[in-house]
Amino acid sequence: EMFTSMMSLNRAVFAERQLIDHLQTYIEDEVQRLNDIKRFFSKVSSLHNQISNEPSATIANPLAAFKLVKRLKSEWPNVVHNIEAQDNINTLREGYGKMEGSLPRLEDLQGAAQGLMRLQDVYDLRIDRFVQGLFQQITHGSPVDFYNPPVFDSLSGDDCFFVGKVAYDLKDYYHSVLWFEEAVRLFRGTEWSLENEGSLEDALDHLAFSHFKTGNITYALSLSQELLVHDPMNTRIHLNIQKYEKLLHESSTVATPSLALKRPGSTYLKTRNVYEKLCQTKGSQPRLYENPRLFCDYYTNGSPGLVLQPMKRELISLQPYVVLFHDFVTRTEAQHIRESAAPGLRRSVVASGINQATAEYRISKSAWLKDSAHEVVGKLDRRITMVTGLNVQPPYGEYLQVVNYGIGGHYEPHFDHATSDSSPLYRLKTGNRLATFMIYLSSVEAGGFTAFIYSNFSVPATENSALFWWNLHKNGQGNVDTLHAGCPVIAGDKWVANKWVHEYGQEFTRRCSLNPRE
Ligand SMILES: O=C(O)CCC(=O)C(=O)O
Ligand SMILES: [Fe+2]
Repeated sequence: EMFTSMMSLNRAVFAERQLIDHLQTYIEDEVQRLNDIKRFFSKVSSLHNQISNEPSATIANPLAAFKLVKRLKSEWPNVVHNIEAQDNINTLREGYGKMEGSLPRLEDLQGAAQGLMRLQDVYDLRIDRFVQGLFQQITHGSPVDFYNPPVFDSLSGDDCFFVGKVAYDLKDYYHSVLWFEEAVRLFRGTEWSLENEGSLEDALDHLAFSHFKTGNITYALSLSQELLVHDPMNTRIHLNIQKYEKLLHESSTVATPSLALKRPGSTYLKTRNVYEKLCQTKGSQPRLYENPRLFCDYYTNGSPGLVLQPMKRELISLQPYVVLFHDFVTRTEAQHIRESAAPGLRRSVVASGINQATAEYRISKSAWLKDSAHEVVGKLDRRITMVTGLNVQPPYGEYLQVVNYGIGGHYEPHFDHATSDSSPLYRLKTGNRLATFMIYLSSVEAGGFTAFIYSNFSVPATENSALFWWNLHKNGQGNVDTLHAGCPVIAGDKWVANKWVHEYGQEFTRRCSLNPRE
């Protein structure tokens, strides 16, 4: 899987470079072949210029006569039945075939398309601007740049058609209408090219059907009529037109339903609005300035190891208790962790019943790092213990989980702790996940904040810092205020590392309580 992590996408760049080399060889061979054909053409046509003046005189020469017969019986067939073209294309196809393993699969393309739609939704981007390469939102009625990419790019009609098709195949007609509309608009102004998947007719056809599915029959009808101009013999379109006319005729007597397009529902519908707002705030936390009980300090936690160089602590929230430790790791340490994790990155999973499974709501790749992976891993364990006082040795702490996000990669609102007794998180037999210590191993160009939904704040991914919070109350109950999410990454390579600390093994450092309110 390629789209789920930036690491894998980087490899795709190298794969395409190799393909370019193959195509270049092909073009050179084909140019050579065509040049040869052109040479034969010039030879024969210039001969005929001479012959046409004096045909019988020319043929009277036995050499010329022989050559005419030979050309027709031997040279022409050799040219006409030449298989070099086939050989050349076969070589190109073989080269491509050998690389298939390192090329994206259909799931990658679909996943990448869904990533774009996720950015469109969560950041409320204007689709017409988005396909032009502008990341704009409408704020107070006027467009505002949400992000300015340093390297500009935009989408073609066929790119939009593909995204629309992914939505369409998922029966998500809200997005398919929007993307096919862009595709139609862009296809109208351009010639079809060889590499395209769709055409103007395809886009009109799919757009008409998407409109029909969302209840906009009038529009479906007029698009189908336009389509008929391009493809007058298409019986399916004739039938559709009849159907739409019939439906319109019938519905003129009943009330027309509301035609406002609605986004397809998600499992997190209840928190979606807050989540998206928090992702859009660019990580601002107004409460920080409003609440005098929030502060920054140099923190030693009474650890001798921190006396000479205390940790820079920023208290972000009291309820739940969330702190950010600035410069928790060095740049080099973060790099070592990323590099150690890279070869083992696999699609991230989530708890699903008693098992783990991949899910749309968590798009990233991750790897578990043991102490033995790199000396820095153990060093970080000891540093986490110094700053939190917690025992993080397995099985009281899980191995370090390193996560890398890809196109629109995200982790929708979730709890880190188990919320059901059958959760796979209990397999360590050391209780629930008491605390999360999450290190930002990279900065992110745009997007990718960590949002706390019920507490109403979001934290930008601050390179080398670490976010810490308690998932459980002192009485062992899960703290619902810790519901949090990783916002979709708009641009950049987001890496985080999670250290999850369990309940057992902390008996002397985190006081338990029987008080149901504690
Ligand atoms: O990436 C983030 O900001 C949050 C990640 C997270 O919550 C997790 O991995 O459990
Ligand atoms: Fe989490």
